[in-house]
Amino acid sequence: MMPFLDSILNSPILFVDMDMIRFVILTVSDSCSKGEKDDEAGPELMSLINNHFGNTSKIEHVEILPDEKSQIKDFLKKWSSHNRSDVIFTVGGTGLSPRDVTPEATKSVIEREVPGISLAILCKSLEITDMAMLSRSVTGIRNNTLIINFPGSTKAVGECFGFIKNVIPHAVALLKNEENLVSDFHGRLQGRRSVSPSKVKTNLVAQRSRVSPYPMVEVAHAIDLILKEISATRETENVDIAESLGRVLAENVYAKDPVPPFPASIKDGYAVISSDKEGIRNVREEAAAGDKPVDQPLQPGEVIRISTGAPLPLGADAVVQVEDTDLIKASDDGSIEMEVKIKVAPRPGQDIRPIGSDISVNSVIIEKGALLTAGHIGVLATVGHHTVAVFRKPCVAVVSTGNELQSPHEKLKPGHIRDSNKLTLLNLLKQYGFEASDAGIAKDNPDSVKAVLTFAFDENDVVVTSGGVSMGEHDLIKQVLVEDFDATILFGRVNVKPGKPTTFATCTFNGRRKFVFGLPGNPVSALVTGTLFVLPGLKKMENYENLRPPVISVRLNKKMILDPRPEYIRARLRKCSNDDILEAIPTGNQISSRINSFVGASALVRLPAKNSQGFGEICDEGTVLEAILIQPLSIEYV
Ligand SMILES: Nc1nc2c(c(=O)[nH]1)N[C@H]1C(S)=C(S)[C@@H](COP(=O)(O)OP(=O)(O)OC[C@H]3O[C@@H](n4cnc5c(N)ncnc54)[C@H](O)[C@@H]3O)O[C@H]1N2
Ligand code: MOO
Ligand SMILES: [Mg+2]
Repeated sequence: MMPFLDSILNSPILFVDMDMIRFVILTVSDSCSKGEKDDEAGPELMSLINNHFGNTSKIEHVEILPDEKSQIKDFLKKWSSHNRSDVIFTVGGTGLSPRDVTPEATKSVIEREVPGISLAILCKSLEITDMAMLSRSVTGIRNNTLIINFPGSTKAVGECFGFIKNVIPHAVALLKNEENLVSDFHGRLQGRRSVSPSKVKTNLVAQRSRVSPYPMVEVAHAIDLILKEISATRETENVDIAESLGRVLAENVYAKDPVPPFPASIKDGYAVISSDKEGIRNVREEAAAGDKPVDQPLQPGEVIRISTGAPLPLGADAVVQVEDTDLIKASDDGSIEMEVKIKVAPRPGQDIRPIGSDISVNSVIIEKGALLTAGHIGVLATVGHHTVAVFRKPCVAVVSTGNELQSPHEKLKPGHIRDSNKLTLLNLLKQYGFEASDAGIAKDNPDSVKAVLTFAFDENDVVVTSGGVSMGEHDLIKQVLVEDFDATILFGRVNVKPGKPTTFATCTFNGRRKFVFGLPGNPVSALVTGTLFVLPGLKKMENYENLRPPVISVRLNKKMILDPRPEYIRARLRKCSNDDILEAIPTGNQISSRINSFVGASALVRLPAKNSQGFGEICDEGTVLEAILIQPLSIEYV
């Protein structure tokens, strides 16, 4: 083995599960997906895998899709996310016909190509047939998954599998390392920096502090510290309006055109001259939406059939809705209106939207700082802005810590648990419009924590960790931040339940300011503190105007025992017809390990601290309290 590979494979942060390779097979074929033809190549590949790898392999999923790029792409993304599989074979769609798009779909999802595998397939196939030149197979990696395109014929699948089967276990072994290590490996491979060992010493447990050195701060003060420390970005970018939902506008937007751009009818009916008043009129022609404005001016005694949204013909100054007319005369075949009676005298301007009546030209239609909603995007589209300047979004990475953690997609080993915090936090951020990247799991040793933080800092402004911030000898986040990154801990304990050891720190890395939210490992604590502290910080960075979560008053429907710390309990919300205030129903046991207390919860209700002003040891049923809305649309009505 090459020395550098040897050193990586023996490094303390390595975590290799060599015992099982998980395969996914995707057959791409229009005719097989419609059931017009049986898929033979996919099942052939399945039996080749089973025969060759036996019980060291598992066929995780098999599917047949048509030659549709978006469907292939979505499939590859799904099965290469969250460690769902190790190898995805696609079969078919690699040729030259216009419908063959598997290589394009693959290229659009992979992060790195592995040209050697495709080249080996090509060279070895050419020894068998010149036709191999016509397969455009691609191989690449997305997350930890190897994606390999095979041609569609059963014979070719057998041959191609034979060419590459021996390198698969090794490729998977490299990819199966946790992401931090994969990055480390590729960093070293590409001659980039490798991470030096941490300065933190862990063999002095007897000398550990028995009292936290970090003062306990109140929640409001902690949020103030975050908002003071994080400055709002000045960096902007232009995005297509179609991609602008949830972005913060970085400039005032002016209307380039008036809306409507022509006087438009509000009703389906007749364009008329209002001074003609009521009476019988000749129906001259039609003006439908999308038609060029009628340029022969309307003459007294004439009307023109008009539809809602159509431009008003020249000479007309009012519209009469069809309900206020009678048909007097039709064409001989009965199909065309010749004469109608206007039954009600129209007012000048009736049922017309004048030019610019909705939006006048050059007016400010959306002000800088607006958080763009569907409505804003409609406005931008209406006035012809294709792109819009928005503030740069913070780049955020989410890291889990703990030797006990495994991906939810792996079989649990003794003493291990599934890493739920990473997905919880990634999706909390996503729910509020912040795309964060998965920066892996750090082991409970300083080198691993340092390596993971280093890679996370490389490409991100903010790193959100969970676990490793309390008093345990394996809780290393604060120490590594201080000793290896010279970080300033702005707070390391908060007077809140759950979430006491929540930590917020800042450091300079490669000349740029970085922020770390060290959230507690308990799953409820991580999600509550992510909501309380991380979201306002990210909003500040992106120039949101409203930084704090929406707070409402609720009535507690059950007596609760108070904790010495103010406590955010999860509750369902119910609107009772005889009460203006929503009722909050706690979702069962509120221990900070019990993430299922979030199931069905729409609010975090703030219970006061025990013996705080006006309270004793108990908060009575019916007490009105503040609550943070976490799922605003989820309220029951009784
Ligand atoms: N001596 C003291 N011990 C503890 C204190 C204290 O003040 N003194 N505080 C307790 C409180 S409160 C909390 S909250 C926790 C926070 O602990 P850490 O942030 O150090 O987290 P860990 O010890 O690493 O893990 C705690 C718990 O959470 C589980 N965990 C961790 N990561 C994940 C994950 N990604 N997915 C699912 N579950 C996770 C982990 O297995 C532990 O069970 O400290 C108390 N201790
Ligand atoms: O602060 Mo901890 O989050 O109570 O379990
Ligand atoms: Mg701990």
